Amino acid sequence: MSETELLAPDELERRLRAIGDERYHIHHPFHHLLHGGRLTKPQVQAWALNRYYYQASIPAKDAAVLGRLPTPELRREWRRRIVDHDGDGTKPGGVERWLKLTDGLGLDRDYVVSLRGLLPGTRHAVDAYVNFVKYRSVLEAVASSLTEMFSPDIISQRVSGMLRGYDFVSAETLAYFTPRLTQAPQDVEFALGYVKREARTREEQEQVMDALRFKCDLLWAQLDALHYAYVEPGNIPPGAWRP
Ligand SMILES: O=C(O)c1cc(C(=O)O)c2c(n1)C(=O)C(=O)c1cc(C(=O)O)[nH]c1-2
Repeated sequence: MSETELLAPDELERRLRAIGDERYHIHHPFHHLLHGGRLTKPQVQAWALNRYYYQASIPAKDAAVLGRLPTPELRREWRRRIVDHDGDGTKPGGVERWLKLTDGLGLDRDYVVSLRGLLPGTRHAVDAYVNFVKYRSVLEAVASSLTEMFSPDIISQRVSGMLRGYDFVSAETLAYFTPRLTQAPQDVEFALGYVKREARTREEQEQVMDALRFKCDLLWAQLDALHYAYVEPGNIPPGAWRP
């Protein structure tokens, strides 16, 4: 098949899944260590502290996408994501639940929320995601969320691996992840249907695939930064959290 021919929607989906099989952060050495119970408590704390910035930025990212969607139907669908993360004022959303995780690991909440201890690599990778959805096409913005196709697998591995591997982690500490197992497939059903329907030229289909590669890369870059600072060579940048 030539590089200019339109792909059948199911073939596009197959190629998107192949991108995840190759590039998703489930394959990163830091995650193997995390899930295998082979990190120290300070290394797990460093992961939770840095990942907080990703969690806290997701609703800002989704608000940026929401503002660009052209119809009430699309905006209604996307609005749900913001509520999932920010909560609705009666039950906690994902950001608050992530702070339960950092509390449970013994990190000071004010310090976590201040973002003062972040690795520069975390900050730049997460900011790149928020900027991507602001400045690329709506199609690419929606496509960049599609790493969630692969997140239920990594979350299942993580929860079982961490409960088995660390005596300082409890099911309550990891409660962040439980709702994600139903929220992510719901998000994906919409986003995948959208890109399969709305990518109407091969060029747009290539943009969709590139958006997913970009997103896999920024998840990967966050773990590279953690590994370099806190595993080996253990070179913690100036200003970043020190155990
Ligand atoms: O635990 C993970 O490895 C993981 C990965 C991802 C992802 O693939 O982007 C998300 C999440 N978790 C997650 O909890 C989450 O809320 C989320 C939102 C998004 C997004 O791009 O809109 N990805 C992810």
